[in-house]
Amino acid sequence: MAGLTGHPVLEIGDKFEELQNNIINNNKNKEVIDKAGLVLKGEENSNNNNNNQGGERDMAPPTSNSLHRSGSRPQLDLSKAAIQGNSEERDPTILLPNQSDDISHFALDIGGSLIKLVYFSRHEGQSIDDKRKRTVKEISNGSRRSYPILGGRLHFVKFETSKLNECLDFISSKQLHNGRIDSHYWNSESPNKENAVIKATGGGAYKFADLFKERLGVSIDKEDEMDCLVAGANFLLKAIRHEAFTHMEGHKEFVQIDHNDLFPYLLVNVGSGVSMIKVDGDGKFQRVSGTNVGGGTYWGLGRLLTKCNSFDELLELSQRGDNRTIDMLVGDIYGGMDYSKIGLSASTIASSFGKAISDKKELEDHRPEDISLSLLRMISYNIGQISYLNALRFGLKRIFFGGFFIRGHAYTMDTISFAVHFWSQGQAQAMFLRHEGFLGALGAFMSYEKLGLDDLMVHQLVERFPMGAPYTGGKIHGPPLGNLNEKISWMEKFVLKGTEITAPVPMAPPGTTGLGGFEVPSSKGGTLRSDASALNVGVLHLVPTLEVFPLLANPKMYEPNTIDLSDHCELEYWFTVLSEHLPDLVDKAVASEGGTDDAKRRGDAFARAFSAHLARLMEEPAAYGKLGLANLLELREECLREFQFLDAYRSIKQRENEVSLAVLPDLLMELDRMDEEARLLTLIEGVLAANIFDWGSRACVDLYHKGTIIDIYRMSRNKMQRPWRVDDFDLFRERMLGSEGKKPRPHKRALLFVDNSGADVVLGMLPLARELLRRGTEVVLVANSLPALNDVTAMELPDIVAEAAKHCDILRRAAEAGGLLVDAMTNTLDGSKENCSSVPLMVVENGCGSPCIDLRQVSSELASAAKHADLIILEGMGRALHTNFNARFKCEALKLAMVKNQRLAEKLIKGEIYDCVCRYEPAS
Ligand SMILES: Nc1ncnc2c1ncn2[C@@H]1O[C@H](COP(=O)(O)OP(=O)(O)O)[C@@H](O)[C@H]1O
Ligand SMILES: CC(C)(COP(=O)(O)O)[C@@H](O)C(=O)NCCC(=O)O
Ligand SMILES: [Mn+2]
Repeated sequence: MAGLTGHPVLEIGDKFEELQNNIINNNKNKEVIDKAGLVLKGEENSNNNNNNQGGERDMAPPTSNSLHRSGSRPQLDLSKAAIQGNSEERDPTILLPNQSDDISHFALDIGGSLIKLVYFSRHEGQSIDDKRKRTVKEISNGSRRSYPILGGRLHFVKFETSKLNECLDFISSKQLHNGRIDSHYWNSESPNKENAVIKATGGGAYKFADLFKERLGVSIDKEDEMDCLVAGANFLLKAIRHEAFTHMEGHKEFVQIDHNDLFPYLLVNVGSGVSMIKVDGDGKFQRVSGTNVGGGTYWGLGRLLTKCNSFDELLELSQRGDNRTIDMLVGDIYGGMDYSKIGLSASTIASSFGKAISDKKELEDHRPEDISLSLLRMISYNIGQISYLNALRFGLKRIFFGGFFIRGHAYTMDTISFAVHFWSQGQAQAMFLRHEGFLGALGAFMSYEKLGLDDLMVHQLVERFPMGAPYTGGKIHGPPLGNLNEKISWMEKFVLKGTEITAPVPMAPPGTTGLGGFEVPSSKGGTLRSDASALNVGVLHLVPTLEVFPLLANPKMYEPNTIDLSDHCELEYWFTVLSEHLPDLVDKAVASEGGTDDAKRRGDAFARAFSAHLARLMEEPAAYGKLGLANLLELREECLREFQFLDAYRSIKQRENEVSLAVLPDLLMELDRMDEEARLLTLIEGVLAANIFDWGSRACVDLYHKGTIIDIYRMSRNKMQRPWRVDDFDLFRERMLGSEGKKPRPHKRALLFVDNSGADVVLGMLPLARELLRRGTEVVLVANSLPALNDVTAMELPDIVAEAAKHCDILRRAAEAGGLLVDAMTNTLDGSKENCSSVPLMVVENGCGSPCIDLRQVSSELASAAKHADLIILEGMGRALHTNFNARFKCEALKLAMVKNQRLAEKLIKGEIYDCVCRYEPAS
């Protein structure tokens, strides 16, 4: 081990080198080079060629994209329910033999202008060979929880009422009225078809009831429109974290609604007409006012005056309008002066369309743009003003605006906000809802009895923004194109047409004069956002199994993201990082699927889709809710899954696992030769050094292309000199080993949030886990439910642990005690199975498919494991820095990461790239 001055882990480096040389010198073993992945250069090729090697399947079983972020609680049929297995268990599995897998529901709100449809779809489940699930023993008190709950999603779709047939076609093509949505049921007859009843609200529920019976054979169960609006609004305000927002002078800000302080409020639904409802509680409300000057007025009058063909076209015109040519302003009357005594600026509209009387102009002499803007301002302002007066009547401070007239349109919202703010002198606040037009339909949907939807909590809902819908080309769309081929074809078609798939042009914030006046919107002359993207409504995944991580010190104050992307500079930087990383990611993704033409096509579509998301968010960062870096990183993973890249780094992970496992025994031997204190330091160093194997970091990927694993590992070790940039190691050592001869009690249970595959988990975290086990601490390895970059998943870990356990008694016994090794360990070192008293090593999934973790939404398995834990170790940049760096826990926490990004290093720890963080925090 020449020249490696006694630093134990560097000897491992030699071992690597030795292995590598042996292999390289031996032509017969050429294949092994590829398989073991010792040479990282040119790895795309080996990746391509090697994608489907058997070993890969062993190490990384195929995973499903629909594994965990799904699930729902539709009506359950509990008849003939029986406990499976041991009924003495605390939470035994319950079999529901009569529970149909494909219950689906949908509800309609058929308004004067638009039909809104909300439907539930079951997650298309796949059976997965999850060894962990079969073998792991229960974490809490020997019992294993079970959730006989189905996965599901809520979709939001709208159609023009005048095109009712499109809506009927949509329903029958999806077989929604038969309670079935899976394609293989398309032609099957539902037993209940004759008696099928669907919930609907809005006037069309009455008007079109016969047509529904005739065309679909279903009866309509009519729900009261006001009941539905209120139920929908209350649900959204309670269950969706980023539902309500303010919009003032072009600035959008999400409002955190306190569930206990929601009522009373004024709900203003601006549809064709306008309803104003004072809401005092669930089902407690009164319609206090309304106005017939609403969305229908704008669209109807606008169409007559401008000859526009669509609502969007009319709205788009307004963006280029100048209403001063047609509105009579205060300045027109006062000779260019303000009427400041009563607070009116010269630019305040004194009389909408007032100039048309004195002018000799005919309709044709006016620009349609100006007419549209004047009309929009007139109606929005009027609605804002009447709403305020009603809020004043009842002493209400908060006004929520819904209905599709709003259409997420910045200028409309600004005008309404302005009116409310101006007349209330800042006392009342206008807020808008992201699901603006779907309140009634959602309420109708919720009126299905025992659906369980209203029991769902914020943490059980995950909103996703799949691609497809924005590219269907029409103004009103169905949900995102379900069929992947269909989706890709659309994208290709657009590309062929030379239409760039970028987000539509932003609307510049309008300026105000400060007085009552309101300048024209500064126009960029662009088109309005395509309808679907302007909706800002995603697909709502209902996941009843998600829970708030119980060890968060203050869940209400918890904010996972460290990086605030509302800072535009920050946003631009991270967008560039992600865009630049895209080609490399696509290469890996395509290679992971065998590099076929189909994979290339999907890769291309993925790149376009993700770029479109980025462009969209760059324009309007709050389009999908409050945006943090973690959301962006998760969006990328979701987008990969959408294009069926289930594990882009599969072969890289497998190769790095193999290489690392090959040298693990030597590392363990070296560690065992050390005294406790040196060992603890070496272990922490080992975790930090091995965290460099991160395929999500641009800098690291560049490194991998320049050198072998050993080069990188060595470089990384050399950087390990203490003090680290954040260095609480002495505190941690004292807690672990004590001082002045006093031995502290060991931790009862440690949760180790692991990060990357390969060296990171095998040479970093596993040896640390082993040390804890040796000290009598139970260890729970917490890993991703779904793949993200090169992160190790909970499903892959048992095999890795089994492999490691072949060379280590401590790991073997602990893994056996934790139920990780049932059949895998027949050939152990000494074949002995006598020791079952060992503390267990377990694996749980975290409920995420992202390199970051939002501890407000973790798997129930993790939540249950956490109940007995007194130490949390968060590892890696995603889990310990981008998110959770500032999180406080009820138990001790150790945050370990290497900072693999220069800007983050400067910003977060005032340091340099490759600096390390070892932050130890006692229980708060
Ligand atoms: N694509 C569209 N087609 C027609 N109207 C639209 C469209 N997008 C937004 N709107 C506006 O939304 C209004 C309808 O809002 P909505 O909440 O659906 O009410 P309703 O239930 O009365 O149909 C229309 O009158 C129009 O002002
Ligand atoms: C995605 C990551 C958080 C993963 O890091 P890890 O958690 O594996 O340490 C990280 O690679 C990252 O922030 N990458 C983007 C920054 C960059 O390329 O520099
Ligand atoms: Mn990672």
